[in-house]
Amino acid sequence: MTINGELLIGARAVRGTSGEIRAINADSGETMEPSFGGATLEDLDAACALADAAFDTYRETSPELRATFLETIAANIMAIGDELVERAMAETGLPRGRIEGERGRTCGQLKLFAGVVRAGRYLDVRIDPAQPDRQPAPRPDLRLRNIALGPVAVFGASNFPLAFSVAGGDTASALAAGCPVVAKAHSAHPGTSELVGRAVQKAVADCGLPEGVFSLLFDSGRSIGQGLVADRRIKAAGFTGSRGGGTALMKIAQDRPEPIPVYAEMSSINPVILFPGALVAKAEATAKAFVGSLTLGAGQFCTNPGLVLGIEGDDLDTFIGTAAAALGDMPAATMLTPGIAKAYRTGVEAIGAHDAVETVARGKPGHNCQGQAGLFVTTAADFLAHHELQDEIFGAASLVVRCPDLATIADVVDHLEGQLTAAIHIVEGDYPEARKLIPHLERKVGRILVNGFGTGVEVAHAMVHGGPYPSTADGRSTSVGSLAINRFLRPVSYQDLPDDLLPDALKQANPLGIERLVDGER
Ligand SMILES: NC(=O)C1=CN([C@@H]2O[C@H](COP(=O)(O)OP(=O)(O)OC[C@H]3O[C@@H](n4cnc5c(N)ncnc54)[C@H](OP(=O)(O)O)[C@@H]3O)[C@@H](O)[C@H]2O)C=CC1
Ligand SMILES: O=C(O)CCC(=O)C(=O)O
Repeated sequence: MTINGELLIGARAVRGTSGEIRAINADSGETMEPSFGGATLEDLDAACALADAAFDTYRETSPELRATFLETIAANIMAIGDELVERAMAETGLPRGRIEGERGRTCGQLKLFAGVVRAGRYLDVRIDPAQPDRQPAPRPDLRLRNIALGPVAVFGASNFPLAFSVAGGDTASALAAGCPVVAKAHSAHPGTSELVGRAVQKAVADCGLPEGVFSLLFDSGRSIGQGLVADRRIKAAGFTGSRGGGTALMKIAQDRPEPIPVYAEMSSINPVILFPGALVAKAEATAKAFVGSLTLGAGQFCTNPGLVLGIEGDDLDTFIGTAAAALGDMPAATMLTPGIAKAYRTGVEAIGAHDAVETVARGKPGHNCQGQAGLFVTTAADFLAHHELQDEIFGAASLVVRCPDLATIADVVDHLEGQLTAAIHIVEGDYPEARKLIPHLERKVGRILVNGFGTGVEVAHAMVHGGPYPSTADGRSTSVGSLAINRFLRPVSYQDLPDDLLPDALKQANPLGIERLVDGER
């Protein structure tokens, strides 16, 4: 496949004329060919008009056709072959194993949603048959199903060029729900975006779907991303990135005449809590595993363990000493973009210079596009007094907080902002205290895990990858796993409609053969 630097507007590929975007080789800092033309407001309008025109046909496609479409996207992505892997490696600095794994995850997500569409449970069909003789008043016939929200804007994430980008989780769940997608490529990996975009565009044609089901835009400034969220035809947006970017888009969405949801995944420091029994039993092993998770992908995971809470004493010192030694050996790692590397350096310099913080280890130094890991220590009293110590440093940096006792750990948890994950490290003797802390954690996070770390989110039915603000804009949903489809659905109730007028999912004969809740019974 060729990378031409073109926008994909429905079935067309056109050169954008509003400025240009250049990919940068993450490792060398050199600009790459070709240049990508930025979309104009006319291009944005055309993509949204096509998406809107496609919506009614696409949302009523049969489960089989929609599932086949999702599987065709996966097949088309695989068919690009090594060109996709090499381009993504160059644009992001991420190693081959990671990119190949992410490609597998991306295709796995699409196939998972194909299964969800075929099973039809996401429609949440409920039928309360009429009771004409009910006293004192008859009950009407009520039938409910979920329908697709409308065209969705998807912003690609810098740190997951495949699994959270053009055909990533938000796109897969929106398409599964029946929503056309207008994707805004992340400027850090435009070539990867175009390759994947062409695979989706081809799948639309392969499956005979309306062309407006998918478009891909590049933005040389901010007007296309912002205009997309402001466009009246767009009914929801998915985003992973910075708090500044996410909140700017949330504000635009709220200020519209018709506000829409922006599912923004933003900053999270993912507390790790070391219980006393676990520290006695396995401080060293836990410290080594912690450093592995912290430095994975140069620390550029929103699930990165950026905060560690433990009770001060010899065992916590063993944890800190072992982690410091392991981290000190870590080579510097290429970061996604020079801008992200600079932001990381600034964040690490600020925390290192903080009066209340001690620097206990730095990884090996590297060049300008690389990040040098860092481990820092403070006390609970200082952490509670300085809110800025909660700020996410996007990269391989973490802060250990020495706490006098478990009650203080609970207090620190209570003062945290919303988080994607919390990890507790325990042995059986810690269970009584862990049981007390779990309700505090439930109020703060979307996923609680034991004796592990949050990096590497499983794509599954029971996964929640979300959490209270600011980890996400709205903690009532997930961006990973089959439940993510709910973001792009809304319920409609049909009262006393003749069978002929009902959608197939609600017809008396159940032609789709799906699970339904009838009079409260499955
Ligand atoms: N916690 C997390 O999951 C993540 C956090 N980050 C944080 O974000 C920083 C920057 O990384 P990045 O991934 O580029 O995140 P950004 O938030 O800067 O960008 C994400 C996407 O949103 C667009 N965008 C950003 N701001 C606006 C705006 N005001 N209006 C319209 N569109 C906007 C970007 O466009 P364009 O591509 O054109 O710039 C990009 O497509 C990192 O250093 C890190 O601190 C990043 C990734 C994940
Ligand atoms: O850890 C993962 O697999 C996903 C993390 C994530 O969503 C992110 O870093 O943006």
